[in-house]
Amino acid sequence: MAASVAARFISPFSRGFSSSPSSLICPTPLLFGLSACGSLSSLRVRVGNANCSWTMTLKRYASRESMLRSKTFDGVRPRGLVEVKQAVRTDTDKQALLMTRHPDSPAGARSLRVAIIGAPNAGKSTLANQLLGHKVFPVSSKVHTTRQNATGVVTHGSAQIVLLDTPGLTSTKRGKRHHLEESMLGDPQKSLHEVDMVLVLVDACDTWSQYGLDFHTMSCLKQHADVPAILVLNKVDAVKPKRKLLEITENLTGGFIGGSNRAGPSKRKIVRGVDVANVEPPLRDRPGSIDEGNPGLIDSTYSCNEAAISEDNGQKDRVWWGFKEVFMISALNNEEVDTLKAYLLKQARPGVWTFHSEVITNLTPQAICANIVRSHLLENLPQEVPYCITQSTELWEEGAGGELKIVQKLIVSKKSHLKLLVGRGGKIIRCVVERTRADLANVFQQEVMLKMGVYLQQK
Ligand SMILES: Nc1nc2c(ncn2[C@@H]2O[C@H](COP(=O)(O)OP(=O)(O)OP(=O)(O)O)[C@@H](O)[C@H]2O)c(=O)[nH]1
Repeated sequence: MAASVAARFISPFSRGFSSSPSSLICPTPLLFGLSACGSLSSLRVRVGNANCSWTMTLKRYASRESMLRSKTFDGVRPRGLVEVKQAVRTDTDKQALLMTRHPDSPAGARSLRVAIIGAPNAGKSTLANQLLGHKVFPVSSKVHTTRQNATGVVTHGSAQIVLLDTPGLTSTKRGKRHHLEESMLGDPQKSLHEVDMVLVLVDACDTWSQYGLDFHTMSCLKQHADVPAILVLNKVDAVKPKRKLLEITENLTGGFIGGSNRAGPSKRKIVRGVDVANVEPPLRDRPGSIDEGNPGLIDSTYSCNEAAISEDNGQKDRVWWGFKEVFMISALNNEEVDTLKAYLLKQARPGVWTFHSEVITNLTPQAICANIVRSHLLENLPQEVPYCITQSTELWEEGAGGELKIVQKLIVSKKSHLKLLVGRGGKIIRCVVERTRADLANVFQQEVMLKMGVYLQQK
């Protein structure tokens, strides 16, 4: 990824850069800010003009050989010591303009639209952020952090992957309990109408998920059986012993991956008293028939498996026979995420891109900020309190020194919630402000001045 970004963006500016970071000369673009990051061996600068801006990390390598050996360049011969990473836009108008720019598809362009679905807290947004290389989607240890579908764009060489991060699949009853908007219940299903592939993310250390797919995931898969599905077991870092992963995979796939039984007789496992590896799915349930585009048949024949598949609280089937591939990853530690990304890039089919290559997400900068605030509220406040806070952006302004000035307004409806939000001596709100500020500075690669006002709603 870094290689292609470097290759694409170095050219317009590289003539002006010398090969040493200490003697940086900038041509037409303006230098917004300069900050040393970490050690003296690397320097991060933000450059841009009225239309665009980039953040560049200039690295000092021990020798030219070590630079060329560096994995960052991925075999591409760099021009100078410049490695470029696109920054997420902070200007709403420019972001809106970018979204309408004509996609700059190269000759031989390929594209793939992928939805990430799964139960709440499975790690969908963590994975989407890792695939993007930017923390633009909200992550927290509480459920229902993501409120609506959001798009991320990965452009690598001639391939573009459009990722749809979706809210966790849930029931209307739970939706009411967590004050969820209607979009949260409908968006995951909606996302499947627009994609070429679906990643079904399963939390491998969740005891319930280990024995089969949940009802909502199954119903999504059944309704969109024509969309190739990939099983992604996440949080494998927390699963011990590791052989348990095979057992979980078999419980979720029935041993059928990509149309063949990969379990083999020695690995047969019993799912709640049923030897799933020993059960052949009915012919019309096999992935081959799905590819032939006969989604309606899946629903009508599914009951054939009833006797063979475990029964849990009235849920008759929890095994999906049609997974094309299985990946085992740790999104948090970025383990095997690159393998998954490489697979997705390979799956991209000839076709023009949907977005201009500079687009990273369809979210506005304010929405990214609101997401980050929300994730820190969820992390720092107990039970239902963070779900009852209304947020709005009061100020969003670029200061004279290039810093981003943001004022967020938080409204609570109960005095008790206000007390918890502020914390003793303002401890909680200070923590939320500081962590949000740090995350925003990281996403926008810019200095951020953040203030939060907390208000009690007048009855
Ligand atoms: N141990 C471990 N934790 C993970 C991993 N991936 C995500 N998490 C954690 O799981 C929690 C939920 O992650 P999210 O990305 O918010 O999950 P989500 O599926 O988007 O959640 P919803 O918005 O509720 O749908 C966070 O605390 C993450 O840090 C992983 O690979 N290993």
